[in-house]
Amino acid sequence: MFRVGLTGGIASGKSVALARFAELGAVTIDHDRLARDVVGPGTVGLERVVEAFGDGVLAADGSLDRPALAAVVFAEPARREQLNGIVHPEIRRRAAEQEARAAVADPDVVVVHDIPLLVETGQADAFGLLVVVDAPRDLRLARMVEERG
Ligand SMILES: CC(C)(COP(=O)(O)OP(=O)(O)OC[C@H]1O[C@@H](n2cnc3c(N)ncnc32)[C@H](O)[C@@H]1O)[C@@H](O)C(=O)NCCC(=O)NCCS
Ligand SMILES: Nc1ncnc2c1ncn2[C@@H]1O[C@H](COP(=O)(O)OP(=O)(O)OP(=O)(O)O)[C@@H](O)[C@H]1O
Repeated sequence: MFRVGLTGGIASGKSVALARFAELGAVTIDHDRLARDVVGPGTVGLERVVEAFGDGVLAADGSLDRPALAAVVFAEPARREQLNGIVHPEIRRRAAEQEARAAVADPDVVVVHDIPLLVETGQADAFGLLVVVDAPRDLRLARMVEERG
């Protein structure tokens, strides 16, 4: 197995690059998607987030109110660390599981992990190759305004 870490700034083109790796035959693991899955409805992750941050981070339908949680954790670094402590181990556990399955199916597989905070979370040494997707700041801003308001 050969492990590739893919990272880059917001709206730099990570998802587009990841899809291209998949087309070329790599197994791809999207950690942003895992970050959403681990706090999905009915998960232990969601339960633990509500325990730590209160009912105010739950939407009316019982799902995670992401903007409400973002308002808390992006205002206070200690709270962000607390959230990371809940979700990051579970994200890594699921990623490792997917990777192990891929390696059993094909020992020569190339596995590409898309991790927005790869460097910040100290994972750079874990990969045989790092790919950094980059685009000018103005272009990334324009993409975000166009697509996400
Ligand atoms: C706080 C949450 C619910 C807000 O969700 P929301 O959909 O509003 O924003 P989104 O996830 O798109 O993130 C917005 C921006 O903040 C950055 N960001 C997200 N989480 C973190 C974090 N823990 N530390 C620093 N920056 C972060 C993202 O890279 C992105 O640029 C969400 O970001 C979250 O669950 N974060 C913790 C998990 C995590 O670390 N995810 C990062 C990718 S592995
Ligand atoms: N090389 C490229 N040329 C033109 N447009 C691109 C290119 N790469 C990405 N884009 C466009 O830029 C936007 C953001 O790309 P993408 O979703 O891949 O970024 P991302 O880094 O995964 O974003 P996020 O940080 O939000 O997960 C998309 O509309 C995509 O089509």
